[in-house]
Amino acid sequence: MSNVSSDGIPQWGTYMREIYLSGKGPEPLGTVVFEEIEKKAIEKLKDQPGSFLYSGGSAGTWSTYTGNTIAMNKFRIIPRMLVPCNNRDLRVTLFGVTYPSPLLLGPVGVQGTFTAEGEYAPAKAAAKLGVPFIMSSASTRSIEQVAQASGNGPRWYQLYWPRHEEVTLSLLKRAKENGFTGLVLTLDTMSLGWRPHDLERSYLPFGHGVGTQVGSSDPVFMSRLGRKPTDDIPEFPYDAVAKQKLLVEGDPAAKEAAQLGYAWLAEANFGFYRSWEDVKPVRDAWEGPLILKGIQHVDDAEMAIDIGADGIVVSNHGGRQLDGAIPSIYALESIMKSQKVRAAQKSGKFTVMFDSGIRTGSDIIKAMALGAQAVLLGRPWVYGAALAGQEGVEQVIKIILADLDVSLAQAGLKGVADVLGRADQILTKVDF
Ligand SMILES: Cc1cc2nc3c(=O)[nH]c(=O)nc-3n(C[C@H](O)[C@H](O)[C@H](O)COP(=O)(O)O)c2cc1C
Ligand SMILES: O=C(O)C(=O)c1ccccc1
Repeated sequence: MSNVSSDGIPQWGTYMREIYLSGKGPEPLGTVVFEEIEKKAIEKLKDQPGSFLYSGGSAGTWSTYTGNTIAMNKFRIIPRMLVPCNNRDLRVTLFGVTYPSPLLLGPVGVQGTFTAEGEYAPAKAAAKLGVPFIMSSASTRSIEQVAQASGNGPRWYQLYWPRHEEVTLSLLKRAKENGFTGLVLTLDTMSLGWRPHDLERSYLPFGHGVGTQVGSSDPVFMSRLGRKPTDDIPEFPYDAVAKQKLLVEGDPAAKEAAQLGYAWLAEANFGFYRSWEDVKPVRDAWEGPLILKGIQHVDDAEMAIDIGADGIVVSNHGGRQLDGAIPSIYALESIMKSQKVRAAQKSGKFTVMFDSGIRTGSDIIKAMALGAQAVLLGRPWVYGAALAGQEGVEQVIKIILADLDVSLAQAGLKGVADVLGRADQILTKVDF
């Protein structure tokens, strides 16, 4: 963002002025509305059967997905007038690093199924705007390739927990050497959730070697299979139907891809459940901040503190794992009632983050008022990437941060520091 206030604070809201002045509306997506971006992504991906339903889809009846939004809308902001809130400051400090806003791009797997740019799209967009990018273990690009695309951009690594310690250590070493500063350990995906749309289509990219590139580029994982690491990336567009046909027909290349894919899934522990005890070796192996993602119960938030984690992401995986799970924003509300969590947060030793259902600037205000120091974004930037690669992701980031900036002003809030943990002052709950 080129516009900064005289005291050096980025002014995201100037993006609104830019759009008006351009006379062309918002580019490249042509809209600033999440639902419209989603509709366009559905249209764009319709020649790749199953692709949209994988990236946009949810578990079971989608009750958790829809519940995230319904619950978010129960919270309402009570605006204050005549507050001189010029030059809103959106900056936050997480684990000792100051970022331009409380927004991060959440980890998303198999991006090569919806954009030719794969994980380079969010890595570059995030780097350009100073937003941290969290790279998924199920990426279609290697750790080194993503680091290169991200350049000097802030980046964290999300771990799907390898079965063998030597593989974990290899991944953590690569992540550290390649400038990933935070480690996000996802706890809610020890196996895939019950996803009817993917089941109907037998849509499982890993079975076709898509989303296995962190593994196939790893020397330790590959040597366990008696193979050499490779930098190969999957072709785009990804035709799940054609690949599945080849596989069923016994095509040797398809069979080889499937073997590798299933080996990576097995290594990443899909179908194997861990306990709190197992977190300790990961804690010991990673010097930087360790963040546990997928926390919904207050007791688990407290366990995270006891185990020595530096933070949590209160998340239900955007409704993709347990259908019928509590809306994530209600989980945040209840977790922040814990004295222990509040005290740990206040001491500066424990960071609470939130995701699942963030769509607008007001949603960020609500999550922060309830006590989240930062939020992760999922579907909105995924659709931006599907539609226009890096530029699409950039536009989605600018939309939500401009909306946040403008909405803070509308509410009479001078910046995000004015919001954090002040739900009592700022929010009410409606019952319609
Ligand atoms: C297509 C897709 C793939 C995802 N892959 C991962 C993943 O590999 N690791 C992970 O921890 N979370 C993954 N997530 C969950 C997101 O990190 C995030 O928790 C969720 O999307 C937030 O909800 P939202 O989409 O409503 O913003 C994925 C989400 C989507 C939509
Ligand atoms: O689809 C997902 O939500 C997800 O987390 C995932 C899991 C395994 C591989 C890729 C993505």
